[in-house]
Amino acid sequence: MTDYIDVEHVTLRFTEKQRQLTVLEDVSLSLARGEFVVLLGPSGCGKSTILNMIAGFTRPQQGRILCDGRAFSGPHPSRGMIFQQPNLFPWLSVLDNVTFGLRMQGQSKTEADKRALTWLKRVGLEGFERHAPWQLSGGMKQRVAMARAWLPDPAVLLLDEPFGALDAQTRMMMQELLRSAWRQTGTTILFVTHDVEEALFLADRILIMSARPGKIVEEVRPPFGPERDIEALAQAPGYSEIKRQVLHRVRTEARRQQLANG
Ligand SMILES: Nc1ncnc2c1ncn2[C@@H]1O[C@H](COP(=O)(O)OP(=O)(O)OP(=O)(O)O)[C@@H](O)[C@H]1O
Repeated sequence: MTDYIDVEHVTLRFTEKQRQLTVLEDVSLSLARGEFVVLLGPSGCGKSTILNMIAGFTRPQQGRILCDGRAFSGPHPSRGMIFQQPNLFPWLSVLDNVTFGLRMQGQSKTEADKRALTWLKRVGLEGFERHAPWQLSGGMKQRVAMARAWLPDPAVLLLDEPFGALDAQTRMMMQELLRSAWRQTGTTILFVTHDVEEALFLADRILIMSARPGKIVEEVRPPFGPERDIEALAQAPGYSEIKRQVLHRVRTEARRQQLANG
């Protein structure tokens, strides 16, 4: 597999109230084309900042980020993002929310609608295209956000705790849906979470981050193969051990982060 995203020796500081906060220090990571990578780490270690840099919203002071071997200077539809909040336009229907980006890029309504209907079916929202966002549950809204993000056929999708606000059952359904959509499309994914079980179910590769200033301190490859069943996974050979190992590392870094926060 060739690398699609390369983050090379990146250091990023924010200045707040005349104080400098080093959020990331000499961070390097790469995403191979078509890979599903999960970034796991304590709150405040800089996970969202990494996504924001790859999306093109924030620039590092040192180091560089390459997409398909080239530097870039801002956001681009080939790098899509899904946030914890679905952020739908309340005055637009489900269908018009999903097609909004494509229409802004100049695609015809007929073509955009056709592609959106395929995606709405794929995320289990067939028949809901004329609904308004307020008529949907939290999980359904996040399905709309997923269809919207995938519609322009991005090469990479960046997901920032997209299921963090959902109840446990809905969350599991969304995890299954995401993995199945990823397997159908082959999109490169970088997914941020605090949740070890979520990381183990979703990832080809887990990158564990240290307390701030964030660095990648460990890489884990869950050895569960491409076909995963969320219920069977907990009984899979090696699952308990790998979960214990990852949990221990994440909790150690979370304690360090708490100490650093004072
Ligand atoms: N625009 C900004 N200006 C100043 N400080 C910022 C800015 N964005 C983020 N930070 C700080 O950078 C640090 C890392 O933030 P970030 O959101 O990347 O962490 P995170 O690991 O995603 O946390 P969480 O898991 O809680 O979402 C935090 O201390 C945050 O307060």
